[in-house]
Amino acid sequence: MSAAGPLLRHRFETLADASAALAEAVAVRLRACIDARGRALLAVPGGTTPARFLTALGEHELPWEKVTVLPTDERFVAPSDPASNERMIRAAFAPLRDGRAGFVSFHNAGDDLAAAAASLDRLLAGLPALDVVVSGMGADGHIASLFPGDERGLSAGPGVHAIAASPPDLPPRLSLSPARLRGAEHVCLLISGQEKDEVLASAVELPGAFPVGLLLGGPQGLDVYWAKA
Ligand SMILES: O=C1O[C@H](COP(=O)(O)O)[C@@H](O)[C@H](O)[C@H]1O
Repeated sequence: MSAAGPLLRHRFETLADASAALAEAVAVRLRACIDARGRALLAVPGGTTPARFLTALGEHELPWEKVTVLPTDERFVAPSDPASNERMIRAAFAPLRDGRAGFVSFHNAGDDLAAAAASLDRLLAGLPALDVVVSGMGADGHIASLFPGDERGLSAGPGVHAIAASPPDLPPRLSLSPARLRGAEHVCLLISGQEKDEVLASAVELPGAFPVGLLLGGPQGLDVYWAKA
């Protein structure tokens, strides 16, 4: 078993500062992947936190045509729905708006959730390991669409790439699996606010208690970008 990598906490006053610093770090990683392998595969979160990071990342000078982006998870809604993560990512990230970067859409997987997850699983199985994962985290400690209490999704084994999730009171979701998230070469977490800071601290104490604990203890470590507000 390989030793756990470091948990590095980068702390900022504002989300703008955290986003700019994370964008710089991710751009450096992507460039190194492109130099080494000629391409890079990047997963980015949805929700409300990452838009500034995505905009800042898109301003970096990179051969974006060698980068493929995918969401860490997607709400099972129409691509035009305001809740769609893809919709937000495309709006915030210039290399996707202008067609330079590639994108793996989770919206093409079909109308039935279980069948869509199976189809997405096959698609992801054909992709190499992710080079960089940027995850968000909800105040309940969920990452991607792996929610507390989703025992099946949280305990999915290494051969599983995509998860169908039906969190209570929310639209169904499609998510990258724990193995896909943890298998990335570099893993970052972008969060803001006191509440999420405390949830992360609890997860460090009790890794099994929160889905975000899945990102702790991997050999690559975890880089946390936290903003006070
Ligand atoms: O539903 C989701 O929530 C998390 C956290 O979102 P935020 O709005 O609290 O930043 C996000 O990382 C995930 O991708 C998204 O689908």
